[in-house]
Amino acid sequence: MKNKFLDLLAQRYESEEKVVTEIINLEAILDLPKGTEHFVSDLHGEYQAFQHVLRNGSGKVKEKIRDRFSNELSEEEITEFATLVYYPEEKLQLIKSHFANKKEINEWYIKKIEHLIQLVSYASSKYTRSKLRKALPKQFVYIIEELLYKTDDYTNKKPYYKKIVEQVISLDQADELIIGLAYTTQRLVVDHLHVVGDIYDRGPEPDKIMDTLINYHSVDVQWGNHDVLWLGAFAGSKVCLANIIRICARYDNLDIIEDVYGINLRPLLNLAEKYYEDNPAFRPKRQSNKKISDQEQSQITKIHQAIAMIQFKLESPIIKRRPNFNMEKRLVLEKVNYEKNEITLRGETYPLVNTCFATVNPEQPDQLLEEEQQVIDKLLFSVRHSEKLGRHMRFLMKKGSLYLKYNGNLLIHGCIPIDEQGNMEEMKIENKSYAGRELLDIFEHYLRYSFDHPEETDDLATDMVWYLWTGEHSSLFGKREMTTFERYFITDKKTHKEVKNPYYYMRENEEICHKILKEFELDPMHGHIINGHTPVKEIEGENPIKANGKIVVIDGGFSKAYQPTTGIAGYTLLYNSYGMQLVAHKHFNSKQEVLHNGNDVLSVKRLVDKELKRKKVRETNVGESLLQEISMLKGLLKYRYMK
Ligand SMILES: O=P(O)(O)OC[C@H]1O[C@](O)(COP(=O)(O)O)[C@@H](O)[C@@H]1O
Ligand SMILES: [Mn+2]
Repeated sequence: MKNKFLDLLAQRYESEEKVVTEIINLEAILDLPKGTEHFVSDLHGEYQAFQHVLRNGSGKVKEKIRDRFSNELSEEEITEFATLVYYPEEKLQLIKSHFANKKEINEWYIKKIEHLIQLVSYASSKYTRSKLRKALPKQFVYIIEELLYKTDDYTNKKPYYKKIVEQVISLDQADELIIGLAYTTQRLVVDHLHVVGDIYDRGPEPDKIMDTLINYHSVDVQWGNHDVLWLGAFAGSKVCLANIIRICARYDNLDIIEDVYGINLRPLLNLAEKYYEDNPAFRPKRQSNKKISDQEQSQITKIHQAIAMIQFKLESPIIKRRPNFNMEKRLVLEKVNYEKNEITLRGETYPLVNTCFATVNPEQPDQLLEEEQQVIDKLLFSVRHSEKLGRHMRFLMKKGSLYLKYNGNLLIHGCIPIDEQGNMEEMKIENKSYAGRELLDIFEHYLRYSFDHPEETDDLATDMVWYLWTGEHSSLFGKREMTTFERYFITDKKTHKEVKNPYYYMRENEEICHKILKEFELDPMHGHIINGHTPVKEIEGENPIKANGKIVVIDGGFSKAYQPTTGIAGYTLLYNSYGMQLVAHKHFNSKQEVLHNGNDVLSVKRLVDKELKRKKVRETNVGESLLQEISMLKGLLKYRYMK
């Protein structure tokens, strides 16, 4: 077996020289400084704000420009340069429109290309040439390499450099080259991106975020509860599907379902028109930049009610067939007194408002009408046949996981369910109890199984995906119950409260963080927990760095809907060879504002950790696999070439 493997390897490295060269190359990489990791979370469909953070590398682009050019450029010029790197196509047009003639433009081209080459050279100093080559725009690799490697001896080579650039300009390629160099810079500044969950829901353009991630050079995702809801819908869970449509209706985002993913909403609309009226509790949340007509609002309000009622009905049989989910208290439709229009929850009776129970049979409240059944079946069929949704969901599965151990850190969207004593909470699944890491592993197993078996829609695996969205022991939800029904129909706010898992206050305690890191076989001295999911209420003085720096919560809320609560527009984290930096982003208005005023949303940086010694690739995950590769290549050398 081993020899067979080495024979295969020998096909790739067919000479002794090639094996040796590769070993030397890999050894050299091990001693380079570790690449920059960029962490973002809770993007919630806010594509524009996300784009900005990605393009400016959470401030790293500007920092590099400042480091390299502060002697030559004014602060204003640095800002303009940075904006050119973020949005090269648009900024080019804007800058060019200010020049009087071609000659002025050409002079500017020469200067800017020179600056960009110097910037790329500076930003790539910790990479091998081969890695840099991969980051260069394909059509200009030769030219850029000429320019890059001649700049070492710049004064002597100036005429040569000038000649090349003049050629580029006269051949009308300057814009393309500048754009290519700008994107190369963006790519060099961040080596790897982690998305710590919640790409979907609330905001308008999750699909564009997905397309960006699919094209990104290096990325992983830790699924959030909202992502899992979409995965569940695609994996055949009707109740997850009802939820995603309900949330899209609530946030006036049904065009994501209908126009972007091509899912036909007509049958649902027909049902909605037949049974529902206007209802203040179900009107879509207004988005500042979007106008809707009264007719549209009325349709969405009706759809919102229709799908919410389907959702509540679909929850009931799952709760009944899965006693281990311990969700009997969520059998809300059965707790309603339909004559008196009130509900009894935990021994207390509350009046119901804004109800829309036209399709509910009080004798069998969870029974779907034939029409409702048909609607949800058709929706599922449509979802399964959406090419684009399929592509996005498969990518989420491929790059995603419930948690990730990466360079000594633990990345999770929500929580590790624990009790008040700080012990891992147990959940029984098919007669076996799971807790901590084992619980998360079995959750992920079910999610993957469900995804691979979409034809099974009522099995444990599919139900488990919904549990991940809403169950008390779900590491993604992390609350005792979801009070959606109460928030629509009961005015008494105390019924709306969703009690959080003790994790959310216990995580302030360093000992608890150590315990969790150990549970995942990570070194508690050096590791950190990187968390998303709960908006950090900066307004109320909450600190995203907790437990003496052992845990960082980076959900500051990209989500516009949540910004009044958080007082900030998002946190991101950077981890380079010098340590970790937390970056707080102010509210992002628009790309236009950045283009015209250079307004950068960035602000404070707080140091989470400072490496005493610059960290090298050797000490990272990537380093670990390079070391394995080296050892295999050494094996090949011995086996094939008797070295
Ligand atoms: O703000 P909305 O749309 O009412 O949603 C509230 C629901 O979202 C949740 O907070 C989950 O979403 P998050 O992961 O963004 O927190 C539920 O706990 C809650 O019931
Ligand atoms: Mn979340």
